Amino acid sequence: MKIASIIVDVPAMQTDKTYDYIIPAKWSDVIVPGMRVVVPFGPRKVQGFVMSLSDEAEVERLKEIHSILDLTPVLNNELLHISSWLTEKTLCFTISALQAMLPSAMRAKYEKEIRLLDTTRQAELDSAVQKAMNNRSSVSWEEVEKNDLLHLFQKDIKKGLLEVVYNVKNRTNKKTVKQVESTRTTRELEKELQALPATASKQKEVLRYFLQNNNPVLLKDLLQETNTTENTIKALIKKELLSEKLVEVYRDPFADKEFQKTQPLALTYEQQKAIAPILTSIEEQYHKVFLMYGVTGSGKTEVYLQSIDAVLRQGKEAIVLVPEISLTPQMVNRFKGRFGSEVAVFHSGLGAGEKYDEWRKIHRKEVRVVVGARSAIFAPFENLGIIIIDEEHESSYKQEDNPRYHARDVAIFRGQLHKCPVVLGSATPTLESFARASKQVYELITLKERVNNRPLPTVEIIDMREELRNGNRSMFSTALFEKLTERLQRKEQSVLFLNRRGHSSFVMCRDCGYVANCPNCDISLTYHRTNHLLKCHYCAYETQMPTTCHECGSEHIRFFGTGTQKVEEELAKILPQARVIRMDVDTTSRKGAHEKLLKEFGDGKADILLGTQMIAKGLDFPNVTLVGVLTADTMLHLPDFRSSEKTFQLLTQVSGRAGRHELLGEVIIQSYTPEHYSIQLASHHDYDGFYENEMRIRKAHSYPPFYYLALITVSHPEVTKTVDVSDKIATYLRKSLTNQSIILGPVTSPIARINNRYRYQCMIKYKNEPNLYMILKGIVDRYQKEIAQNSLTLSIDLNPHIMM
Ligand SMILES: Nc1ncnc2c1ncn2[C@@H]1O[C@H](COP(=O)(O)OP(=O)(O)OP(=O)(O)O)[C@@H](O)[C@H]1O
Ligand SMILES: [Zn+2]
Ligand SMILES: [Zn+2]
Repeated sequence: MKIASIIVDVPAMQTDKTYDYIIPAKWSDVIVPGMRVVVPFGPRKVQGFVMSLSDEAEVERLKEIHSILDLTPVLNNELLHISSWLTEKTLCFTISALQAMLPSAMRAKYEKEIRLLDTTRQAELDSAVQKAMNNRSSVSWEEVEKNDLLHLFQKDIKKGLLEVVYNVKNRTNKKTVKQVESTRTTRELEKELQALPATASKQKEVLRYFLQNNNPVLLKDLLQETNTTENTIKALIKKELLSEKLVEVYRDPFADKEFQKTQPLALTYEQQKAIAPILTSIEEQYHKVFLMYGVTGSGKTEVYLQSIDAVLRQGKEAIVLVPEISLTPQMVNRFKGRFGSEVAVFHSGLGAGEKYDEWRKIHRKEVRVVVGARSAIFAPFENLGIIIIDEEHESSYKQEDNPRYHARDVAIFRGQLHKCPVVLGSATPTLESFARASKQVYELITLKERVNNRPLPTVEIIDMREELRNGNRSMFSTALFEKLTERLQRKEQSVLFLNRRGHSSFVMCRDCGYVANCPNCDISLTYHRTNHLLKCHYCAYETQMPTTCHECGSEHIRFFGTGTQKVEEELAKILPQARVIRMDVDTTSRKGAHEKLLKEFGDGKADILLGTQMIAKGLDFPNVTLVGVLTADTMLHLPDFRSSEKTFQLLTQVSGRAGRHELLGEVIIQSYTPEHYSIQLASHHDYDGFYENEMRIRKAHSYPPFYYLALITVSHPEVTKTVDVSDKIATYLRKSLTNQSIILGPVTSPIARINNRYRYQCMIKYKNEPNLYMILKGIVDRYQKEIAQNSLTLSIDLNPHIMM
């Protein structure tokens, strides 16, 4: 008897293990690990993943697999292996890890219905049930539930008249189009052409088309080429000269765009030096992590492209991760331009169906390069030759739901399995990565110069306190206004950047730039509207919201933040002649809007591109000579120990958008704290200086990369219960962990209540805790009953990136 071990789709602690099922004889040759099946589980039928097969079972009375959902495995052995690893490393349920690797369209939805078992016994049904069925052979569970008839139906189910069926529907339908094919030989077609009467000129034209062109052809193209209607084609189909069928098409969102084929560029000296060790590891097939630290515009992408080329020539495959917001058509063009139809693209702008199509291209081995956001790291390739992570510092590589994985860790794990290089690229590497490179754990590759030695833009910092003192209450400094005017006159373009993250949560003095910080933690205090307090979310320090500034006594102390819309309005007032494109969540929520706006700007249809985070990355427009940062400070005061690092990264990236081509670039950074080191050092393009300074601070406050972090968030509808559980957890941690570890809290989370659930957190700072996973799992285990009842939630994030 063949047995399958299955992980069922019931995400709970108790069910987070494999269950054995008998494989019915008819499928004994069909079912393999990595396939999805439907199995009976308690009273229900649920979806599950086949993890492994065996020939016998220890348990006696096993149930049979109910049905199969796939005919080929959707996850290969490597991905199954990664799922176990993810489960262990992120403390998620195996089922969550498995689901995360599939495109969302394949996470099938269940639909329950109640069905008549035997149509000849309809009359035996309870009369109310008969009426509800209304001569149908099945009725949806919802309908029965809504009409409060479940108990009546249940009786008939017991009698064996009805059954409950779980329809696991795949809602993504493959998209098809009509294709027309000639069924005759050339000679026959010629004969038919002669035989047609002169009046059938359109039909003749279609036949001539088939004599001259490739067979088959898409109906849509045929109609256009021959300028005919569908009726003409139908007539020929009727005469059996042509046949028509539906073929599956991929919903390639970039399909109707032209890709200019590009050739490899002659590499600069620096690029040659950069690519050499990568090519060696490709050739000699060993794993290594490279940190490619290259200033903006230093030609990192060309190095990626030529490395991929070497991988493809070996017959292997490549994954390129790009942050979601950098996945612009420009970016995609560079890969498609070089590798054409070998490239599949994954990003969240695609509909579920489109993503599914891209995924299936990989699965069917029709492509060998994937360019995509975080989840593309799970591309089901089997012969990987390289994994590239562009902009490795981006926090979007960390998933904030279960499984809380970091794509970089998965990349390195896969790189080890495939014995291939992993390249991390950035102009502003994370401190973690740069520290590893300094210790030779990663190999550091440096690109110091922009291609063709174009200079980095000059950066001027404007002190907005000074502006205020001089009577300028506008959000534009005099210098920025003048430079914008200059660009308008010279018909050059400008980019204006407004940082929206961290909006109005911190309090700042508009006269002197003072921001209230926690005396213990070196992060800014968060303002709490309800009780008018400033609080530290790491150590629970709190203080009254000041009415005057501690530094200068000014009364201009308040929250901070401006919206893009407000900036746009003000621009219209001060520069009425300027054509402005605004890009933020509001103007880009529609599908394709993002691309459209960027294209308009690229085509010179606007003078100023105004936007949030989404315009900071990857844009490469030759005519942009001015970049203005309206408020450099907003992110600086987030309750997050990475806020300086993020500010430095962002300012460097934004500045990198100016003067990338022939024209020289200029950058204006407006700030209320211009003396802050992350602003000063960004303005001097001084990564090394920033690294040193920031490392000192991280060391002093025991943050990464000197310590690892784990964040435990407890939430419950009752505040007393939340406090009680988090207290117990903190006590338990203090007792169980080594005394080298630091346990902070419990304290209220920065977002203290979500959906009427109170939130508390504990943070663990540790260097080496061999039993940490076990201890944390033990905590979840301890509370599993309350968790299962949905009252309590415990979320554990090993390596948290969002501290809320
Ligand atoms: N060897 C080369 N010869 C000529 N031009 C090159 C070469 N390498 C790159 N370029 C061009 O230089 C420009 C900048 O390169 P690229 O965008 O790859 O830099 P990058 O390091 O990825 O920048 P960023 O980090 O700012 O995105 C591009 O227009 C690219 O086509
Ligand atoms: Zn002040
Ligand atoms: Zn504190």
